[in-house]
Amino acid sequence: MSLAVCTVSHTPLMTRNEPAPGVRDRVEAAFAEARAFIGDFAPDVVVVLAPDHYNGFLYDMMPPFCIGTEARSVGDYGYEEGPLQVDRDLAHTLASAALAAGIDVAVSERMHVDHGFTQPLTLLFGGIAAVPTVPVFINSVAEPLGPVSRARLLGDALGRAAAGLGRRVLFLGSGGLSHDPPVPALAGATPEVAERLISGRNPTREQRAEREKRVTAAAREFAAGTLPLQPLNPEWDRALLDVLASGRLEELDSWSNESFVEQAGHSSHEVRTSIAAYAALAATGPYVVTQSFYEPIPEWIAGFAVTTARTA
Ligand SMILES: O=C(O)CCC(=O)/C=C/C=C(\O)C(=O)O
Ligand SMILES: [Fe+2]
Repeated sequence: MSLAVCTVSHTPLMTRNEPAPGVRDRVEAAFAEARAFIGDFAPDVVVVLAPDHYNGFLYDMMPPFCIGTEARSVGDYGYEEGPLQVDRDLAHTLASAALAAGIDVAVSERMHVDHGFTQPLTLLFGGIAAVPTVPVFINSVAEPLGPVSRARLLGDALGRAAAGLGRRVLFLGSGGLSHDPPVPALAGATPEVAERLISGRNPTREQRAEREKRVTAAAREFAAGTLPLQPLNPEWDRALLDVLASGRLEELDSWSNESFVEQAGHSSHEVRTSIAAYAALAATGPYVVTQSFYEPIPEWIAGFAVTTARTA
């Protein structure tokens, strides 16, 4: 077994808002089970597939995909700031393989990443630089987005390349299922917000704190039913998890971008990271899902899943 998969939802609200009694314990148990799976698999390197939330990737240059040959966390939502332990050679190898397969990935020699990368690295490995990684950015937030099939094909290309390395590679997908947290959009933005989305890198500590406070407050109101964000959609989430477990990933190609937004909210596009992770594993043959935890958690604005899978 040279490849394995772990996918986890992320939510910056996990450290800010308390969910209903029992939820946090169940989520922590799910992470403990995933850590045990990863411990057994003992990866040599972890390919982290994650989106960004206008911290590292802005509209001054917004690629659909980017592989970091070096990467640094911006330190949002209280997660560690500083360098990840990037396997440069493997990052170059995977970027070349994706390009050779016809997937137009960008490459960054100085990628900036946010909680999308740092939260799963922290919860699963204990720190942002605890394991050798290849960070792969999958745009899931900044419209326009390509079709979902492109994320599947990216995963397929990365999986084929990784399988030939003679190393144990974990594909770690980071991103929620149905959810529509208050992430700003360029369409209809005020000039001030538009400027921030185009080139608002490195906000001041006060600006970042203000933003994080706003998102935290919105989640509390959403959970209390006083803020009409798009509802979570457990039915959609379970259907998606079923497709991932079935191995019939091509079925997702017919899910239009509009249907994601209508049924599961704008940020449901973050499941592109899970689709890519599963496609990487599928590239080496049939697989089995060994863990599939799911709960809708309104206090975190998250259809929240933790899954693991290995070669059958
Ligand atoms: O610029 C902002 O205000 C961004 C808000 C933000 O970062 C929200 C993030 C939410 C998630 O990552 C999520 O629920 O997936
Ligand atoms: Fe997110």
